[in-house]
Amino acid sequence: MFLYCGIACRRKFFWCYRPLSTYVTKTRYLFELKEDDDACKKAQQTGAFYLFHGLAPLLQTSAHQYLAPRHSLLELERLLGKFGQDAQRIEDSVLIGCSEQQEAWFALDLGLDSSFSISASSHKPEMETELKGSFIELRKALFQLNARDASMLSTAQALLRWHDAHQFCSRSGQPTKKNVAGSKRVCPSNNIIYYPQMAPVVITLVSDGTRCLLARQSSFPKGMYSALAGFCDIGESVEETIHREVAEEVGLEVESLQYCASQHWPFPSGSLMIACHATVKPGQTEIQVNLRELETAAWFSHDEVATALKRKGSYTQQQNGTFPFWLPPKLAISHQLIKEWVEKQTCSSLPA
Ligand SMILES: NC(=O)C1=CN([C@@H]2O[C@H](COP(=O)(O)OP(=O)(O)OC[C@H]3O[C@@H](n4cnc5c(N)ncnc54)[C@H](O)[C@@H]3O)[C@@H](O)[C@H]2O)C=CC1
Ligand SMILES: [Mg+2]
Repeated sequence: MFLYCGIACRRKFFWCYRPLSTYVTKTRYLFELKEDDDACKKAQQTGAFYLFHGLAPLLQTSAHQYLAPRHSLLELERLLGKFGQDAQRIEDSVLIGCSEQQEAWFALDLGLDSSFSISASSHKPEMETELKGSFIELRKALFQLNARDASMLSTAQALLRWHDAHQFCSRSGQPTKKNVAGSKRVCPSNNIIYYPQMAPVVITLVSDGTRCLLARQSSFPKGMYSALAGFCDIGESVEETIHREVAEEVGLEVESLQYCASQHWPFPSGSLMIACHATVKPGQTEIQVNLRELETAAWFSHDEVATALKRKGSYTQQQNGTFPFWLPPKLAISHQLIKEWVEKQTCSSLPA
């Protein structure tokens, strides 16, 4: 879809016309909805709503996958009416995206209520029956969602959680008020604006040239190893966090690093995962695991990692009581980081 739009050209300040791509049109539309409360309210009339209860998304099962249904405003009003809730609850919804046809998408938590009414949290089983789905913890469902639903629900959950936790101004103690889109909250008594926050986290795959270093925390599912991860401390650059985390967790000094990709991650409460490859000097590879942070860490060969990446299915205990070595699923950025390392190693070992 191409639209023609006036664009003010900086130097001569005349209007020129060029087609805007669907992506640009969509981005500008979302920007307008965040800035203009009336436009956003209007967009709710034709929009669609993802539903949550106590931060668990409403999901339906289809062929071993979960699907996230969307509901129209009319359907939502009918549902709220049926369970004795005020249609004003819709004001608690947050904008999370839109379709290419500019259908705005919102998320609403039926179990969290900005007016702290407990009536909102009852009726969960009845709502599930009515909605022909279940409210399932995102941690349990994330890897059985398609990439788009996973991304939408992750964004929605992080934003709903942020609003729930920022109901009051930390300076005046007064209730804060969200804008219609939910892109900010304002304290009416002092006009302080609060914006949703996320925590930057680095995730680093350390290599010594032929092997890569993987670790596990005791909270990980049995047998699963991942790259080293850590929150950025205040005042640190991404590079400094990587050097510190690798030193802190496995006692090694990083020699060089290279950016790979980034990902929004909804856990523990909305992180920006920044994934990098790092190398250590070949002679300096002796790991000293920090047991306060990790259960264990070890070097793995290319073949071991390549085999684990191909492994599919569930990971049941073996006869000797151990669990097979496996890696995070595709949707996690650690998977992408490890896969990229395996591919690079494969290319560099090919004869020239
Ligand atoms: N998407 C992916 O592929 C992966 C994501 N992760 C995520 O990375 C996150 C960080 O990894 P960890 O090794 O646990 O970090 P970490 O090595 O920094 O240790 C966690 C500790 O850092 C402290 N901390 C500092 N700032 C924090 C903040 N803003 N929020 C929470 N705790 C903070 C707490 O004491 C916490 O116990 C995990 O929560 C996990 O969700 C981890 C591995 C893979
Ligand atoms: Mg860590």
